[in-house]
Amino acid sequence: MAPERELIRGLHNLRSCHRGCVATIGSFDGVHLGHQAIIAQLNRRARELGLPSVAIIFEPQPHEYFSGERAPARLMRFKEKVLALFDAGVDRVLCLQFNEKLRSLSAQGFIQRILVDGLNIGHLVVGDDFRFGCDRSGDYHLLQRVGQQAGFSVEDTATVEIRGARVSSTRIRAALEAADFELAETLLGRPYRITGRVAPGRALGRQLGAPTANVRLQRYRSPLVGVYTVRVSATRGPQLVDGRKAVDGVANVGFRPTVEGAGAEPLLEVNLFDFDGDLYGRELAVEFCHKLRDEEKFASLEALKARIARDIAEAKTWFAQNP
Ligand SMILES: Cc1cc2nc3c(=O)[nH]c(=O)nc-3n(C[C@H](O)[C@H](O)[C@H](O)COP(=O)(O)O)c2cc1C
Ligand SMILES: Nc1ncnc2c1ncn2[C@@H]1O[C@H](COP(=O)(O)OP(=O)(O)O)[C@@H](O)[C@H]1O
Repeated sequence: MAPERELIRGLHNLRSCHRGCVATIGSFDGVHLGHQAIIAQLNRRARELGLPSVAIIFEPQPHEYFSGERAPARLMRFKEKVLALFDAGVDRVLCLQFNEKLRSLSAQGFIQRILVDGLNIGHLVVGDDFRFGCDRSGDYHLLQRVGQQAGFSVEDTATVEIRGARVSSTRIRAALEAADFELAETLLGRPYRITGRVAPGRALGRQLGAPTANVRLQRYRSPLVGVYTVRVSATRGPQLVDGRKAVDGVANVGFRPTVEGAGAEPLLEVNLFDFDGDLYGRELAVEFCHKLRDEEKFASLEALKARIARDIAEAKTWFAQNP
């Protein structure tokens, strides 16, 4: 019997029942086809050994810890990532806070504290370029050497290549920034989407002729900024429109410079076509199809309103041509 899916936040929440497992470690931003190959291998081993599978991830992602504001955009927020890892079949996610204490842990210390004392792993699966520990000093060979003494085995996974290049979060980010949603989907193994709960805004949308369901992107920087055609569905609960899996719409992702000052939080706002219901509190999945334009600062609300009307018309034309 597979154990219940479980998110464990921090080493201090590990219990004796978590000891004994097959693990992998990484950032897993995007849970793309390369990550999915690692997880498939992880789950094969977990079944063979009769142990649960665990993905060890970090928050913030190490990249973000080191680069701060200059860190690259995230493909997924924390919660989206955890759900995608569960979807890919891992039994447990152990999320470690990436801070100075973790950063300064030596590679040996990392293995001892987390893999041995914390999880007592039986087997570890890592990507082909995996590095860890202070100054990235730990690698596959060190893991193998220490594993032999500590009683766990280690294997690495082959690089997944598509269209002549390695699948990577960086490549997907670049595809999204270039609005190449077809390439992003090919590398992710599913369409690129943002999911989240609809929150109240300033109720300006209706005045602008387009009510918008708002999903907060929190502190995360999105790889998308601009106006897009989208397909929207509910991730749980009843369908948005009876008998239809998804509803067409138009979305703005960004900072709304016309109505907000500097430092506004990034927001995803969606106007659903031929829809007139209440979406507050619902969990939406917004799948991006096509970019219409960049976000602009308009001289007046009237100008913004006129432009949004044109966006909606252009989006409808796009959907008519791309059913
Ligand atoms: C299709 C669409 C395009 C938009 N484009 C822009 C834009 O280029 N510049 C901008 O400042 N805001 C843009 N917005 C955001 C509006 O400013 C925002 O929807 C409005 O402030 C409503 O906010 P509210 O949800 O808080 O009521 C756009 C919104 C939509 C739906
Ligand atoms: N066609 C539609 N597209 C998006 N939201 C809609 C639509 N029709 C009604 N709504 C509702 O209106 C809300 C958005 O209205 P809006 O005036 O933009 O207010 P707010 O600023 O609170 O988002 C949505 O959260 C949703 O509940």
